Amino acid sequence: MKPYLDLLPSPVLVTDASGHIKEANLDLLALVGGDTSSWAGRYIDTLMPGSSRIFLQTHVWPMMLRHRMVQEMYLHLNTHNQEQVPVMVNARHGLWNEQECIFWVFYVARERSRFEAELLEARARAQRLASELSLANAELRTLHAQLAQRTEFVESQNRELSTLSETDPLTRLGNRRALERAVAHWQSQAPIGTPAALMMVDVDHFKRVNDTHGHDEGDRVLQQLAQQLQASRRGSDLVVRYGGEEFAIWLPGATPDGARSVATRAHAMVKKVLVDQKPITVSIGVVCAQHTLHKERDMVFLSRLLHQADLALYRAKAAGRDRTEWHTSSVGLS
Ligand SMILES: Nc1nc2c(ncn2[C@@H]2O[C@H](COP(=O)(O)OP(=O)(O)OP(=O)(O)O)[C@@H](O)[C@H]2O)c(=O)[nH]1
Repeated sequence: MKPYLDLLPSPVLVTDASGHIKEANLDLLALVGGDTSSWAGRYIDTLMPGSSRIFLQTHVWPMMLRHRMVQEMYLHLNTHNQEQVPVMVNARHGLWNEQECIFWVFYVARERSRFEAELLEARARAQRLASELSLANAELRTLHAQLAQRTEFVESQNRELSTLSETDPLTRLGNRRALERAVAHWQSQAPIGTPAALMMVDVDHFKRVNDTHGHDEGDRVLQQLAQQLQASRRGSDLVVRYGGEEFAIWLPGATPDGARSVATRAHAMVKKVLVDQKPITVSIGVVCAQHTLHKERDMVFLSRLLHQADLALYRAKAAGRDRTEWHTSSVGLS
């Protein structure tokens, strides 16, 4: 039967049931060297290095005893040129010349081992890259959080600055810039034809308060006047300290009647502020307007309102103070 063994395209070995070599085909001899007679009678593990011998004893033989066959066992064979070649082994009990024996078929797995080593290396590399990537991601998230924090800080500083730049420190009312912003906003939002009014409110004989009672008392009066003017406005109106002892009230959407009642209320409210038991009075100049302007004329619109409200205020002063005068024609461009 030996010629048949030589025809098989893999190294093949035949041992007796306890592992002593009986036959080896040409492929096996080409691998391990020698001829059949030089191997005959030797124990199978003499073909293998130490580690494979241990594996053979502890794993392969117990499996053979239990199942009478093994499949895909991974061993090494010593080659004729002192190398150790990795092999896969299938083995099975059978009859050889009517005697119980074991057929061992080896499959040389050099390439497979190389692929496995390469795969392991590639997997280790991928794991290294993944952990580097996750570190970089964590760093990126930290930087992102820091950036968001700083942006929020800068934005809140900007908001604070912008509020401060539009606030009068003495009365905590808005200032001229706040008025400009409110009017520009109204012009960009309100439909054409919407009415509005602007009032200039000037304290009467305020210089006397300062001269008689001192600047601090003057400041206190200005603060109280600011509160009373705030109390006389409607919800959508804006009271600002325009400068010195002059206030402005912007009344978006106000008709002449609406503006009149605000002015009347303002005259009454400011009289609650007393100096030497005497009520403070104000003079008021009012101009009514309609939204007919194109946006590029914003500043002209407000300048004209201010100018005409000032003219009316001047007339109120000239006519004896503590009164409201109106600018006769409404402001607007068609
Ligand atoms: N205490 C105080 N006084 C101010 C402030 N700003 C302006 N004044 C004073 O306001 C006074 C304004 O005086 P005038 O412009 O002569 O006007 P007036 O005395 O109110 O007289 P009429 O407007 O004509 O009724 C001046 O004495 C300014 O010094 C301020 O912030 N605090």
